[in-house]
Amino acid sequence: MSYLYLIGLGLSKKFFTNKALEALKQSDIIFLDYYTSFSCDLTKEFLEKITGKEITLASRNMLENNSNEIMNLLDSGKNVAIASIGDPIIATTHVSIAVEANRKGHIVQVIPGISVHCYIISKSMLSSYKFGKSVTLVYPYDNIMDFTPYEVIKSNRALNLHTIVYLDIKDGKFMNAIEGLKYLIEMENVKKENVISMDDIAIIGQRLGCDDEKISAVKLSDLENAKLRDPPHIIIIPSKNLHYMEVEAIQCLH
Ligand SMILES: C[S@@+](CC[C@H](N)C(=O)[O-])C[C@H]1O[C@@H](n2cnc3c(N)ncnc32)[C@H](O)[C@@H]1O
Repeated sequence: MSYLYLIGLGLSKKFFTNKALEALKQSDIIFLDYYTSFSCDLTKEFLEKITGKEITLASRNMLENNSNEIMNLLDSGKNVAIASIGDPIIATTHVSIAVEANRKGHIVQVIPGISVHCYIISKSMLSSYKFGKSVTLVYPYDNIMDFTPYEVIKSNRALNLHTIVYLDIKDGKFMNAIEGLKYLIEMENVKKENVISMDDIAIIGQRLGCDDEKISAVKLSDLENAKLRDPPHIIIIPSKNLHYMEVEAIQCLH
């Protein structure tokens, strides 16, 4: 019987917890999931320095389609960690590996980390009770656009709820918020269901958790003039009718 740790590293060194360090130190083998998110300073090298252990970068294929290697390590008595930027379960899921390990009699421990999901809700100062389903906006595949984000925003807005939009990471390229918002405007132009309007405000979180983080409220009609920092970025499409306190809170963003 071995331990499988799913460890959340937080968004940056400042948000890396003692509990995460303890679990990394208890692990014989450490995989770093480097494809579902990105941090400005939580790198393989940093983790190797603080743990004194070798860290293996794990690809999507290895974690999602080929868990045999991890199961073999657990079966041979090794404690294994899968470390993720942010939280290991929120908007990143290694649950199938956890379920498989548990079924085989290993002990699964989840170490929560500060997620971009919680971070942007907190920093936006919008009411946490008013967030609906979140969604990932992906790059078109073979020139075909995936309209799921448009549909999710539509359902959330019908209930006067806010939507968190995660942006795609493809072959090491991070979609930025301007590209993302332009895709949403393109979807509106195709669907014409009055879900997105050029008068809408989007909240953009940039490099959250890093020293140069920025949170801005941008009107879609002003998108061309928006100056953003480097990715990673995340977007909130607020509900259509904001509470007056939310309106004032948005004015405090910087
Ligand atoms: C699929 S989510 C993974 C979230 C991660 N499991 C967590 O709990 O933080 C990754 C996406 O969140 C956004 N994101 C992640 N870190 C961010 C950051 N520090 N600042 C802004 N956006 C970020 C980006 O859109 C990125 O593509």
